[in-house]
Amino acid sequence: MRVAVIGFGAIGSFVIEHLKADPSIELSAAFSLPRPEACSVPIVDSLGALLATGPDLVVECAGHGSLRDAGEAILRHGTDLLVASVGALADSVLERALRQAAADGGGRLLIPGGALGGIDAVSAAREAGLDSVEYSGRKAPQAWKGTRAEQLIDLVSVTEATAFLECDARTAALQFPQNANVVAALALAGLGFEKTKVRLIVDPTADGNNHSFVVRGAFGEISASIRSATLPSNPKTSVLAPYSLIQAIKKRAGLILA
Ligand SMILES: NC(=O)C1=CN([C@@H]2O[C@H](COP(=O)(O)OP(=O)(O)OC[C@H]3O[C@@H](n4cnc5c(N)ncnc54)[C@H](OP(=O)(O)O)[C@@H]3O)[C@@H](O)[C@H]2O)C=CC1
Ligand SMILES: O=C([O-])CC(=O)C(=O)O
Repeated sequence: MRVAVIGFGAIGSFVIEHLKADPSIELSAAFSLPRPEACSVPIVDSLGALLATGPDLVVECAGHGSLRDAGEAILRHGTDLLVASVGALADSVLERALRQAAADGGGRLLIPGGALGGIDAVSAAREAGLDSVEYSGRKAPQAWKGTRAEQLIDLVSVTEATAFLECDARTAALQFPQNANVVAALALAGLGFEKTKVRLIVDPTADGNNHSFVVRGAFGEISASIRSATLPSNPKTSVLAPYSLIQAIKKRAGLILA
């Protein structure tokens, strides 16, 4: 299977490094702004050049803006697209455009759990009917640096775990494009953007990134909690996030079934 990657930051470089030695996967090209100095995969300068390498799958790991810029063209081209920046779909205009492009072009929009595990159980439970979905994200102050959290709480003087935002999943995903993509994945698997309740927490004692959720419905209750180490090059991003993409790529290539 030929795979092309958009983005060469913490996730993109990790995915490329992990997959480059896998003989069943050919990394056809990488496109990144800014252009990386060194990459083990051929670097291209445009989306057109990326698609010209004939990938079976494009993996986006470059942020909400990149999905807005490139998503529709990839799906209309008939190429499958695996997205890290799931939160961009909280923009309902973009979500509609991508769904339409997939329907017209034949490319499939693939949404991984990312840093959040267990959403396969949520989407299974959805078939039985869900009553409520509540999510909490707890990260260290450095993970919230440079985000809207700085306008909501003083990250420097906080001494204990403190919730600084309670809102619906749409608001969280749009306001925190680098930290709340998992919320969008949960919303899409479960009760949707409006009915998924979100609490964001800064915790100076946090050991890694912590995600937990409780889902209730006719089936019973799911309660999940994940603590992931962060990527050295980006303290906002869990190590589990690139591994989730790697697993989805291998599944798509037929290398693993579960
Ligand atoms: N689903 C999930 O669980 C998670 C999803 N994410 C999503 O994945 C994205 C990437 O995460 P991460 O690798 O940690 O972030 P990084 O900031 O480390 O890397 C993103 C890279 O993409 C580059 N870039 C920005 N815009 C474009 C564009 N239009 N086209 C190509 N490249 C571009 C950035 O350049 P520059 O630095 O110059 O902007 C940067 O090098 C996040 O922005 C977030 O949306 C992240 C964590 C978890
Ligand atoms: O990597 C994580 O812990 C989750 C994250 O940043 C996101 O969902 O955007």
